[in-house]
Amino acid sequence: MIQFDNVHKAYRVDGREIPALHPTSLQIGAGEIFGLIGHSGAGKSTLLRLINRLEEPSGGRILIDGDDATALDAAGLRRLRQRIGMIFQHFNLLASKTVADNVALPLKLAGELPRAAIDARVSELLARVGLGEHAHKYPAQLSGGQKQRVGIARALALEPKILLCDEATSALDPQTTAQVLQLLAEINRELKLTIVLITHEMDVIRRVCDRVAVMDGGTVVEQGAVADVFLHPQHPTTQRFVLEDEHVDADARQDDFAHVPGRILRLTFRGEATYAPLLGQVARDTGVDYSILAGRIDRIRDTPYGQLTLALTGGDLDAALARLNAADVHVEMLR
Ligand SMILES: Nc1ncnc2c1ncn2[C@@H]1O[C@H](COP(=O)(O)OP(=O)(O)OP(=O)(O)O)[C@@H](O)[C@H]1O
Repeated sequence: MIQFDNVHKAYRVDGREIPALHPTSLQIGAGEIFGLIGHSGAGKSTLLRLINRLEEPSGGRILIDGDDATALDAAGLRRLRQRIGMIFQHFNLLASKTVADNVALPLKLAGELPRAAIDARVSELLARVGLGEHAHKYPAQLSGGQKQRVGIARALALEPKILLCDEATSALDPQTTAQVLQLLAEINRELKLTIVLITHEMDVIRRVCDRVAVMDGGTVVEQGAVADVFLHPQHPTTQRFVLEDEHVDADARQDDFAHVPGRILRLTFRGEATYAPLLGQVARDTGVDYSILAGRIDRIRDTPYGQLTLALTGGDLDAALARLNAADVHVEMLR
C-alpha cells in the first residue's frame, strides 16, 4: 500500500517557493490500478514522482508497505527504487542499444544475476509484452506502441511491486493506447502489481482504473471508485472534466434546455440495468412522453453504464417519477 500523510511539495525557483502539491493525504491499495487525472500543471507528475522519490517532498510522510520512504538512506532508496518500476510518455529508451539490451539494463546494473540468467529473464519479459520476435531490433525500428512495450518490459525487469506510469499512452494513437492499456491491465491481474498512472484523458481512467483522484491546482479535489466519481461528480473540476469528455458546452446546454417543455432529469444506469427496457414500460404505463436530450452508453472497466438526459411531458408525471425512482437507476432532477 502507498500512503501519503500530509505530503506537500514546493519547487524553489530564483529564490521563490512555487507550490506544486498542497498538503495531501491519500491511500493507494496494494494491487489496484489508481489513476490521477488533471489538466496540465495540476501537480500529477509531482505527486507520482514523490512515490519513488524522484522528487523530494517539502514535508509530510510517504509510507510504502508501511516503510517510511521519506526517511531512507542511499542504500534504502536504491532498494525502494528496485521495488518501483516506471514508464514514461516518450519511452526513454537508449537508442544505441537493442530491445533486449534495453530490457537487460536494470538487471545488469543490479549486478545480481549471471549473464545466462539475465538472457533468460529478458526473453521471458519480451514474450510477456509480445515482443519476442523483436529482441535484436533497435528502438528506431519500432512503432510507438512497441517502444512502450519495451519500456514496460524494462520496468518489470526487477520484479517491482509498483509500476508508475507517467502519461504512458499520451504519445500513442487510440488503437495503440487501447492495446497498451490492455497489457497494463493484464500485468496488474497476473503479477498483482499496483499501478499508479497519470493522464489528462478520462478514457484512460475509464478503461483500466479501479479508483481515481482528480487534481487541480496542486490539490486532490475528489477521489473514489471510478464509476462513483465519473457518474456522480461532486467537485466543479470533475464536473468540467465530465462535460469536456462528452463535448458538451455547459452554457449551450442550458440554452437548449430552456427551449424544451416538461421536467428534465438525468438517469444513470449501471450494470444489467443498462439494458433493461425501462423507459418504454414507464411511458406505456403512465402515459408520459419522453424525449432524449443527451445520452451515452459506455463501460467503466468491465461494467456497462448508461446516462440519459430526458424531458418528460404529459401523462401521470408523479407515477412515472415514482416508477423510475423505484427502479435500479439513479434519478437526478435537473429542472
Ligand atoms: N522542476 C520544477 N521546477 C519548478 N517548478 C516546477 C517543476 N516541476 C513542476 N513545476 C511546477 O509545479 C506545478 C505542477 O507541475 P506538474 O508537472 O506536477 O503538473 P502536471 O499535472 O503533471 O502537469 P503536466 O500534465 O503538464 O505534466 C506546475 O506549476 C509546474 O510549473
